[in-house]
Order: sequence, then C-alpha cells, then structure tokens
Amino acid sequence: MSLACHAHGRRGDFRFDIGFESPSQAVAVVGPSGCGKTTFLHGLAGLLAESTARIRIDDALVLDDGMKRTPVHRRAVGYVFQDIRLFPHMTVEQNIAFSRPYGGDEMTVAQALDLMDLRGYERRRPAGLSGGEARRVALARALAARPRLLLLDEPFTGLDVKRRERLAPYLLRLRDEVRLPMILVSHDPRDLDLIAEDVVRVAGGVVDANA
Ligand SMILES: Nc1ncnc2c1ncn2[C@@H]1O[C@H](COP(=O)(O)OP(=O)(O)OP(=O)(O)O)[C@@H](O)[C@H]1O
Repeated sequence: MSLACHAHGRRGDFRFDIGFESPSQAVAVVGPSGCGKTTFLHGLAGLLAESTARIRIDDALVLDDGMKRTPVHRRAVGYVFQDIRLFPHMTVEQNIAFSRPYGGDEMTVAQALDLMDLRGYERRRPAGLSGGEARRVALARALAARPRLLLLDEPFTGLDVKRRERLAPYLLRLRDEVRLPMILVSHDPRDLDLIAEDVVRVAGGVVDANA
C-alpha cells in the first residue's frame, strides 16, 4: 500500500506545508512540541479554515481540495483526538452511532463494537470508562463512519505502560486485519515501535529534510 498526503495553510500566525509519500500503511509524524503535528492532522481532516489538503492511497485520489474544498463530513477521514472528546451525555453506542450517517453502509455500529471488543459496554456512559476503554470507543466512533484513512493524535497519551500494551493490539487489528491506512502523530518513540511502519520528521511546520 502507498500513502501520499499533503496539507498546507495556516493556523493563526503559524504557517505549515507538510507532505510525504510512503510505501507504508501506518506512518508516524514526529517532531518537537509546536512543530505542527496536530495542525497537519487538522488540515487533512478539514478542521482548519485556511488550509488545503490532498490524500492519495495507492492509485486512488481520496481527497483533493485543489479546485474545491471538501467539507469535513465528506472527507472519508477518521479522526481520533488526543483528548478523545466523547459526547458525555450519550451512551457508548450512541457515541459510536453518531458518525454512522457520514460513512458508507458496510461498517455498521455493531461491527465497530465487535472490532473494539465493546460488547457489554453499549449502554455505559463515558464517565464510567477507563482511559483505554474510552480510546477504544473513540476508535469505534471513527470506524463507524467507514473512513479510508484514520488520523490518530497521540493515541497512547495518558496511558501507563500496562494500559498502552492493552490498547496496542486494537490499533494493530486496524492496521493488519482491517488494513486501514493510518497516520499517527506522536512525540513518544515507543509509539513508533508499537504501530508505525514509517516515520516522517517535522520541524517548524515543514518536513525536516535533514532527519
Ligand atoms: N488555535 C490556535 N491559534 C493559533 N495558533 C495556534 C493554535 N493552535 C496551535 N497554534 C500554533 O500552531 C503551531 C503548531 O501547533 P501544533 O499543536 O500543531 O503542534 P504540535 O507539533 O502538535 O505540538 P504538541 O506536540 O505540543 O501538541 C504552534 O506554534 C502553536 O502555537
């Protein structure tokens, strides 16, 4: 599988122009705090007013803002926020079903629940979940929209070593069984060992050519 992504634009005074081509399916974008990792993901997801993006997976142009900007809900891009952002007033199942209308019809809420081993959690609310469980719900919510690319912002943040080891197989399941292309952003080298197949280094809003 090959993955080519590019996003450029600005967030306030910060300008960025970040892109890569990779023969891998799981690419990590790494770099120091403030270098633009999250901004890059936001650009790809359409969450910035002043940015454009382009995504190619194998021979398919999945997204191209060149002529006309694609709205967030038509981007076929799943996003798991660093701080998870589940809807607190909804149950686990309602959280997952929320993104369902924006995707295709193959991946159902039930399949997302199965994939993330969330059977039995359907009626629970986010406040009653552990950090790792909440991350699995956030992954299931992203999956239920049937994305063609998954964006993960610091997927293990806030989890200790034991909990990281418990969450990792779920991400590997998406990578190796579902074959879902993913870009993860991280400042922690351990994340790269766990799931990344390729690494892109970023500094000051651009890819670091010397890395
Ligand atoms: N809402 C905002 N308005 C204006 N500038 C912002 C905003 N959010 C972030 N920035 C700026 O954009 C730049 C890139 O920030 P970004 O969050 O993408 O970095 P990062 O590499 O993800 O950092 P970290 O690892 O600390 O999360 C920073 O210089 C930051 O100050």
